[in-house]
Amino acid sequence: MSPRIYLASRSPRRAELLQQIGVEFVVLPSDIDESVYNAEAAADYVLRLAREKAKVCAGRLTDIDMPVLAADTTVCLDGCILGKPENDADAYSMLATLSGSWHEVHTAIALASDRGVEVSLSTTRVKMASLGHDVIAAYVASGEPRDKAGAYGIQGLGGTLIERIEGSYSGVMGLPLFETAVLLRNYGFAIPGASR
Ligand SMILES: Cc1cn([C@H]2C[C@H](O)[C@@H](COP(=O)(O)OP(=O)(O)OP(=O)(O)O)O2)c(=O)[nH]c1=O
Repeated sequence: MSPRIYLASRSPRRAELLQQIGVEFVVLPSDIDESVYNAEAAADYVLRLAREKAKVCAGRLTDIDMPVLAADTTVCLDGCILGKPENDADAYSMLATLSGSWHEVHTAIALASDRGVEVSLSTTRVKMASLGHDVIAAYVASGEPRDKAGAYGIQGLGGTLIERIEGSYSGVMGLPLFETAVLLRNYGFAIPGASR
């Protein structure tokens, strides 16, 4: 069965990554409340949001003729969740906090169909270089941090700020391709690659 799904995401990065593995998709908006619960761990948070995005979008369809894929990404430093910056000052302060240390990027994915919802989590450790004021100010001025968790995009200019990663590049970018292929294959689609 060749892969055709609904993508419950407005993120151009997720669309680009899905295209990369030859999955055809129809985009659905996935507007949900993204507030963090009190004392909620970052991994639990992204899993809850990915599940909710997929379920809400599937629930709006009159006929679930194709499965619905959703994802959620967050950055976590010393247990603190860093979502998308509210403005440029917030982006500056996030980058100053991440500068010179390792942090984690969690991306959860969820696939909702008439058989229920399957979820999977990808966690990657990322080392950001030590950044001086001018570097952070120039990066913030580029506008790239605005719509990205942790105020950077590894796939863009932000790639110049990242020294190392241990984990999944596509997971940091917003859609872990290994885990995505596993869920799609478990559903019954023919996706080439290794199984787990
Ligand atoms: C850390 C990091 C995040 N991001 C992006 C991925 C996500 O789009 C965004 C995190 O926000 P999300 O809330 O996960 O997703 P979204 O609001 O962009 O899209 P949707 O809910 O419609 O699916 O941060 C990058 O593009 N590169 C990076 O290196």
